[in-house]
Amino acid sequence: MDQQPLWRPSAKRVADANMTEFIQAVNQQNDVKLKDYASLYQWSVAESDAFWAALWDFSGVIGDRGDRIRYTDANSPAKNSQWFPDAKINFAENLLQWADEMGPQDAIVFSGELETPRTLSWTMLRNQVAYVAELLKAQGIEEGDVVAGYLPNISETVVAMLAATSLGAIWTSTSPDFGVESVLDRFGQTEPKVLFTTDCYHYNGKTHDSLSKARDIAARVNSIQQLVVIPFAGDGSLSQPLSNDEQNWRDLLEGDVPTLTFTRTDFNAPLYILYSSGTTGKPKCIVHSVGGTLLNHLKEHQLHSDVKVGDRLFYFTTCGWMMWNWMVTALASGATLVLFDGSPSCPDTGVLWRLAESQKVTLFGTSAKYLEALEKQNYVPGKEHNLEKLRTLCSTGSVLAPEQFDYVYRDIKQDVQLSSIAGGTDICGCFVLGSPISPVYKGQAQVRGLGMDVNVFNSAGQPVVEEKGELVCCNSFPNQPVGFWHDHDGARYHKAYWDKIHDVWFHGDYVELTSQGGMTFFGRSDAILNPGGVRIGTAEIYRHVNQLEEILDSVVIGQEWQNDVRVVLFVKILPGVDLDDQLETLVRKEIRTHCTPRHVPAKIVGVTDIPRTKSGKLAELAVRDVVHGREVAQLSALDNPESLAQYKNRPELDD
Ligand SMILES: CC(=O)CC(=O)O
Repeated sequence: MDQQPLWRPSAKRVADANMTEFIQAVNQQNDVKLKDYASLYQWSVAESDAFWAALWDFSGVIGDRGDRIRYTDANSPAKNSQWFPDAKINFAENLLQWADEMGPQDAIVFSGELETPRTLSWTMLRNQVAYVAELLKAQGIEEGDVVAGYLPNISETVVAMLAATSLGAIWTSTSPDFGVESVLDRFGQTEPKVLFTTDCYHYNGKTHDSLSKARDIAARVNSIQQLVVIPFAGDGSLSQPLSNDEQNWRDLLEGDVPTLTFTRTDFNAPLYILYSSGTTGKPKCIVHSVGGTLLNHLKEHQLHSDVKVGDRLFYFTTCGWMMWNWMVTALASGATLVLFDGSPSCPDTGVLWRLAESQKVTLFGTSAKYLEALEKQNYVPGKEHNLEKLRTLCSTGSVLAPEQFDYVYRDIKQDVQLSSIAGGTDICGCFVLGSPISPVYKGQAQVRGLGMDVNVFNSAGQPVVEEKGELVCCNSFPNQPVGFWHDHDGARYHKAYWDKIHDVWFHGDYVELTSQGGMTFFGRSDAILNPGGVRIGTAEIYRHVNQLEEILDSVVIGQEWQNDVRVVLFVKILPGVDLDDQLETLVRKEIRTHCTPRHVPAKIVGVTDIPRTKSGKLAELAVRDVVHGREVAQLSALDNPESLAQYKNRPELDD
């Protein structure tokens, strides 16, 4: 492992960091002398109650904290702890707390593929929330009701979510590229009362109808009593007329601005329902709490990502991915949201970077896959754009290969905190993140998240360092899910996370804790290849194969073969290049040289498309199922399910 950091924060950066201010506050209020991230992390885990309480004060949570920080029934394990059981808070109230002070300044900037940014000031944002909350009240929405969005990543989506949560209601969303059946799999379970949609959305230069699909959904989910339609065709008019029982969003925003009130709920009351594909059946509906989500995001933004009042935060996401939920909480830190909806390469590769430059983005968030694609196109954002304001670059979604760390520092910006962050839908947040006061080492997420006792367990369930194993979290944390929707005794929820290793959160990532305190990721545990009983993370292979010029993308699986497992690599090749013996030899040589003979694929098979989920994750398990002739779970989560046909009955895999 390369021991030289790729980046070290300057002394000024460390001095100015929120993390430094937090350390000083903790030192003052407690009898400790913390001096760096490592000592802060240790304290935050050893004294996790004191840590979360200090964070509440530091991050400026609005609400009544109550006396108790954590309550655990004497007969219950820590995993059943209730955080802040006496607190009363409201999510929207926290996210709108800067509206008075920031007034005419930008709260949200939206840009689509047509690149004509629209801005919403803090005052306009708060007013729009007030108008929309009135409609929801008129629909009888109150604490605990579900409100849904079938929406692109636009400012109205944030407004609708804030209006719902101002009333203590629960928000759930999918993006409009989901087909009707996929949405029914989700909203059919969570039963929203009101559904927000746009009339259309734009992707890759084309306009797609979403209103017809939304109407179909509203007709088939009995709980939906009101469909609210946001005109999104471009000129403010609707692309189709509405019926009398449908509500035009524009009509809501008229008349005197109503008074906006906030219903404060328990800290552990539900805020969001997110969906995660399981291995069987319909998606899991994971419920996240108001307080846990808010407090943890404040931690991840203010401390780990150094988000400050007036910063401008961009994340390339749809509102069907938890990174949307993560992003919007940045309003609570006084940051402006810079939203984009559409294809990241339409009209050309520069689209997101022009936005970053023109909007003076300070935190740019994206996926590892996007960075890999940029590098393959030899795109050099640092040369093409003025990225002077950019301080933090976040990557998630899949493993950020060590080579991409080099790309970021060489071709995007030398002085940037590169945060490879990981966690996901299950916790609506992260287990590992960045730290503005710590160095970045190649191939490593910088640090484990404060207050979370994140470890790596070997197969004997022992914590290990510099050895591969399973990512686990050994303590309770406020952003643990409240549970699964309709899982009244919590049995499914506990089985999913807490039962594999007794009372320890098992996350399902195959990782290594490094001697620098960072984390290296090798892929998902359930996709591990096991040839001859040797555990190999899939990212170990992608890292080397995807670097080759001839290879555009790849997916690797373990095929059950002659009472063992053999490694099968599917590759998408550059147009005009053949997957001939020479290329196969090159691929194998590359893997053998950098890994071990065990990693070398027994079979290399050409395909023209690699299946991915709608949030860009490789669908390794789906490929494995198809190859073994098994039914594919959660087809509806895939962006390109049709690609799977190419993996079926491949004659190359018969001998
Ligand atoms: C933070 C994450 O882990 C996001 C994801 O990959 O889903």
